[in-house]
Amino acid sequence: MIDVRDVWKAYGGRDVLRGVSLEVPAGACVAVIGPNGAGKSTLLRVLSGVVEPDRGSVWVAGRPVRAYRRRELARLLAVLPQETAAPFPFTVRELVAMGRHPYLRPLRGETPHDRAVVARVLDELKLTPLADVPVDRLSGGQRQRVALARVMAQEPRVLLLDEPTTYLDIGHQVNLLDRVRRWQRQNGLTVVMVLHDLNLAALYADEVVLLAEGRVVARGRPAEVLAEPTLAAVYGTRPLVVRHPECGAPQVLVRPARDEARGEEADGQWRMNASPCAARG
Ligand SMILES: Nc1ncnc2c1ncn2[C@@H]1O[C@H](COP(=O)(O)OP(=O)(O)OP(=O)(O)O)[C@@H](O)[C@H]1O
Repeated sequence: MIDVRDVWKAYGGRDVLRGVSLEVPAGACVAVIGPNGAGKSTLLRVLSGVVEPDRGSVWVAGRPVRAYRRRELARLLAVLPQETAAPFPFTVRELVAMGRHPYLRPLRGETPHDRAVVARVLDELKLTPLADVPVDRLSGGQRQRVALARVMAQEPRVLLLDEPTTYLDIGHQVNLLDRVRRWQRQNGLTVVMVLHDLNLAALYADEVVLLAEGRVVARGRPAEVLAEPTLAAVYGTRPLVVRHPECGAPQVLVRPARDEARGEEADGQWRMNASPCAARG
């Protein structure tokens, strides 16, 4: 479904993507992880055709992404961004209905089918009671659910998510990704998501791509990529990788720096001698 070959992109003479290649089969879910500035969002912008690479090619569903007309591409591919504040106080229903724009014919408004799709999506995401509420009166979690409803109304075959869980609490994070996964499985959707949270990436993605300094430094199943030496080299910290007790997926624990409130015992384990607050007080 997605075929990225040897893509290079520079800003102001500095290479941000350096020969990135990535193939994503139809119906797969791939997480792109990596440190700040690694080029993850740039890769997503290249994938969605917003940014043109300096070299290399990006194909989606058998054609170069830049060869699609705008409306045609919007029927194929949708992007869920991390920040979803609407510039105007549209109601929830109005905002979700914008997802149907790529399907509207000139001089003809919404069809009964468009209205039915919007109603179904509002219902699926339990937004019907909020349909007439202006989006700027909603909480961050509710706004992100509306943004997801909008891209669902777009009925794409490819969904790109750019750090979609950044402003959400853990309950809303899991809720959002559960919905994306259900949608993916029911409709054969192809998903590429940029995630900072390595544990969510391990739990939700079939495959993880680790980007650092504009290059793919590792890719594979979560257990192959989320290895302590790899993460230590890329993130400059010493993580501990453990297994999720229920599903066995790798989960990454971080180690805080040593301070006066901690001590290292003979077995090498760090133990709290007193709370950091008590130490300071
Ligand atoms: N439009 C732009 N103009 C100039 N430089 C840019 C532009 N977009 C991105 N960059 C630079 O490219 C590099 C990669 O940015 P990008 O946003 O792709 O990284 P990222 O991996 O998504 O980072 P983060 O995790 O911090 O969001 C950064 O150094 C950034 O400053």
